[in-house]
Amino acid sequence: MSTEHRTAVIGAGVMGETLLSGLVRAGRRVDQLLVGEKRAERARELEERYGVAVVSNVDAAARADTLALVVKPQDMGDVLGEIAGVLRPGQLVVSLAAGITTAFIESRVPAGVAVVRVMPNTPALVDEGMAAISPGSHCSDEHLAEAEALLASVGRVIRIPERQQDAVTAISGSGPAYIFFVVESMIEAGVHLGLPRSTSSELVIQTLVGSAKMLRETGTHPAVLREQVTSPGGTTASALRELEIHRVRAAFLAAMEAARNRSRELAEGQ
Ligand SMILES: NC(=O)C1=CN([C@@H]2O[C@H](COP(=O)(O)OP(=O)(O)OC[C@H]3O[C@@H](n4cnc5c(N)ncnc54)[C@H](OP(=O)(O)O)[C@@H]3O)[C@@H](O)[C@H]2O)C=CC1
Ligand SMILES: O=C(O)[C@@H]1CCC=N1
Repeated sequence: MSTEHRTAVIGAGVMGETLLSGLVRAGRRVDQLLVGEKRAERARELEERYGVAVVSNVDAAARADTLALVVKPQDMGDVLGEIAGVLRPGQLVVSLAAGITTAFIESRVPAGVAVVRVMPNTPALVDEGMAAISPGSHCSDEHLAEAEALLASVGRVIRIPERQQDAVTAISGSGPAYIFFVVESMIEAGVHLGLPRSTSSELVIQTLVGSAKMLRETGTHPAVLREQVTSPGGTTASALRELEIHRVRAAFLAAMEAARNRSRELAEGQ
């Protein structure tokens, strides 16, 4: 990518700021970054925090080579309507919104604008993001590689067919929330069992990090790793029996189906 390549982030909420901060950490020149943000107070905050120029969406779209759209799916139609007039062939639009299809974006932008759909996640804030990217119908290999590089600055990236995006949203997009929910529940359980909250937090967080590292570094199936912890007639077997009685496995399946279905609904509402 040339050093004179401008990237704009439109919609600097939780995910937009996560991406922006990652680009700054990865060494992108701040004079090559633009942010589209409508609230003056938020604009000042971002300018102070990152030293980036916060401009109107139209300005950002006109000046950038790559545009990351990180507004809510429900706002995507309005934002595309606002910027379509200044977009030009050769630009790259990367959408990070759940449910919004590349076909929808392509129908709202001039012909020749390349579109990539991405499902990122918030661990990008600590450069451990997981992003899945899918090209639109007029996207060159160079444009896809450019989108990949954008997301690779904050974690891992895989390429997937767009039809898998709703499922991916349910697994890795929303996934951190399920993990935090489990962590929160285990910490509370520790407190219930009489541990100080700080002790319980430290135990649970290190257990999570250690278990994640084992999964990655050993490549062993999680069921095998779980069996290794489960001594015959021991404590883990007693706990796991309760999780099965409370249908936790079925609850996870139902939860992720609900997330996948919601992603499809967001697509239908576009
Ligand atoms: N949070 C997450 O974990 C993930 C989110 N995503 C996707 O990222 C997108 C944003 O989600 P999230 O960051 O959680 O939501 P937020 O509500 O935190 O961020 C959305 C941002 O867009 C701004 N915005 C709204 N309308 C406009 C506009 N017309 N021009 C410029 N900015 C605008 C909002 O500003 P204001 O508050 O002033 O309205 C807000 O700052 C969604 O599409 C979501 O599907 C994808 C994967 C993970
Ligand atoms: O909850 C949401 O809709 C967004 C998409 C994936 C994670 N957060």
